[in-house]
Amino acid sequence: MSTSSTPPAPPPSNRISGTAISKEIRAELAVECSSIKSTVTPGLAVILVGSRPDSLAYVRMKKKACAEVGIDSFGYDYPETVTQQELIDKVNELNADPKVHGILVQLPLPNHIVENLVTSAVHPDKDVDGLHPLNCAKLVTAQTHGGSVKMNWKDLKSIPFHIACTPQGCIELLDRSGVEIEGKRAVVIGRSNLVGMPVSLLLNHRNATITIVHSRTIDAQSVVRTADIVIAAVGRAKMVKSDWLKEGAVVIDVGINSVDAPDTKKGYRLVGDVDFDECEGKCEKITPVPGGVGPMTIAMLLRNTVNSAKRVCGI
Ligand SMILES: Nc1nc(=O)c2c([nH]1)NC[C@@H]1CN(c3ccc(C(=O)N[C@@H](CCC(=O)O)C(=O)O)cc3)C=[N+]21
Repeated sequence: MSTSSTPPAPPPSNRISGTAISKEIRAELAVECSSIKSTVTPGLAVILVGSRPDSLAYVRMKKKACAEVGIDSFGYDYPETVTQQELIDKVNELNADPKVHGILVQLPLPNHIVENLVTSAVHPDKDVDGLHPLNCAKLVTAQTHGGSVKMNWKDLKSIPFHIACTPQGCIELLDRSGVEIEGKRAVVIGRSNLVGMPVSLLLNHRNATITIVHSRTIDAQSVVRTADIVIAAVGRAKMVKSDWLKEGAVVIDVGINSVDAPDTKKGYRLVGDVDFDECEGKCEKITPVPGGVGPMTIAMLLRNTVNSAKRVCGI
């Protein structure tokens, strides 16, 4: 009898890999781009103001991802001192440019510029960020252009208006990891226009029962404990602890908080809104940071851009 024992198999991972899932989606989009290339090459315009290191890094990642799947990207970089009118003029020019199917204004903008006025200048059909008030409104009312077309919320890429990328990425992570949403109790932590509010609407369209907790909620912890699905989108490092969770909850961590880490090359480390090490053992599934929602945000931006190009061409 052999005494050499094979090492025990590692426990099955309960991590949802946004890195892997976004790769899968980018591969699908590459196939799609190549199948439409005789008709159209999707184009994304990216407006960057100033030189915040995080914005520079995100814009670089977005352009690289575009190149990989076969989307043309056009960069427009402005100094911190650019006027609001100059940006709006550029947006209007891009609205009229047939090579451009998506326009992204990298946020945040400097304080002297009213962000809303710039993002509202983007034509709703080219608003691949899903931030234009018309697209936000359609997410609430689920109406299309004057018609009463039935929406298929199980297939977000079929929805005929642009939905914000990070919320869309959260749902896609759940779907592609086999998590049932219908009938579940979902608690969303945070109520921002960028994530908390739109992701709540999407979960509602998918027939979850939603609760939003926010800074004025009394006893957030006991509300979160009722959740089958938790979406954490507040921007507070490691706020959600394991005793906030019901055993077997599914956790999507949208937070990207940078915390000092003098021992690392960069001097900082990214952590989520969830205390991952503490919570991992208690969850049915959980997304890590980095490698969770972040890469999905970019994948959904690419998908919105491809959809935009296809719609222009009627395909
Ligand atoms: N108009 C606009 N649209 C946006 O979608 C937008 C924006 N402005 N401003 C900033 C935020 C942030 N954002 C991220 C995109 C990708 C990652 C991402 O891929 N993160 C990786 C790694 C990041 C790293 O290592 O630095 C991850 O989480 O694994 C994160 C964050 C898009 N944003």
